[in-house]
Amino acid sequence: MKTLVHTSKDKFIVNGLSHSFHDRKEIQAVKVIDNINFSVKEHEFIAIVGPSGCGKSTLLNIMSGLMKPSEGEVQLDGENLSKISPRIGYISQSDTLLPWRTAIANVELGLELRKIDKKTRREKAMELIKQAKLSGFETSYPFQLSGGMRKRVDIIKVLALDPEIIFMDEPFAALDVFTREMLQNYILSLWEKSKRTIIFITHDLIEAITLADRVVILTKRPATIKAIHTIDLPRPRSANELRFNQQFIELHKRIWDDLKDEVEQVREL
Ligand SMILES: Nc1ncnc2c1ncn2[C@@H]1O[C@H](COP(=O)(O)OP(=O)(O)OP(=O)(O)O)[C@@H](O)[C@H]1O
Repeated sequence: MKTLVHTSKDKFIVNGLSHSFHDRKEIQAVKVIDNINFSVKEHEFIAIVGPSGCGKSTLLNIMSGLMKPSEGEVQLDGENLSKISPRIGYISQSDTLLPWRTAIANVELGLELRKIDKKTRREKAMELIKQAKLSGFETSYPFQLSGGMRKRVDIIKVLALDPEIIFMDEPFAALDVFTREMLQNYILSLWEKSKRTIIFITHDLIEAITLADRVVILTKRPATIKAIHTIDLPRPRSANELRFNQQFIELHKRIWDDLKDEVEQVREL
């Protein structure tokens, strides 16, 4: 197994990670991840892209401490990550809002569970609602909000807990293209202001290039790293304007060449 040396700026080190799922009787095993090695720097925005079913969510679940790998390890600030950490926030594709709580009560939920007093949690939730441009909708229930608004509440619900690192697993996959662009701009401005470390899974290469500092391309299952591309587009970025930028178009073409073979092989199965 290749051993990586930890440097002070590495937030995460993924070291020789492999994972197989077994059936109940442990007779058959399906290898999903095969010897993945890479590191993530503090404040870096990493996007992970790969063909459908290659093992992206499994990798994210292991990196966030939700699952143990069959082999290898994940280090967070040089320490082996073996369980869920309060330093990590997780945003998935599905809506995690409780339908019987208002928007503000949903945002306050994690703070309530951490026994933060009512005044402090209300102030924090109000500030986050304002930043997310949701003022006026504090007392709306999830069913009274649009898909994009619900997703913003979902995001600030996680931000309320001040995680240093945020994992996002295809958070905008279920939304229409205009709402996605709006939310990409929201994530860009959030990240540019607060510089959290973000690890973002998507099957949309345009989304990955728009948001990330580096894009990790995975092969078809079992996932290995096919390539890691640095995205040196200037910031601040705007999702809608970037599409027409010549440098963006060239990057997209180059990275798509790497991804295309893997996606086509999956389509042929
Ligand atoms: N708990 C599990 N038990 C058995 N097999 C699993 C389990 N979770 C995932 N798998 C299998 O592992 C493979 C990778 O799944 P994973 O969800 O990580 O891929 P993905 O790249 O995120 O997929 P998608 O692009 O569809 O979101 C799939 O074949 C899936 O069926």
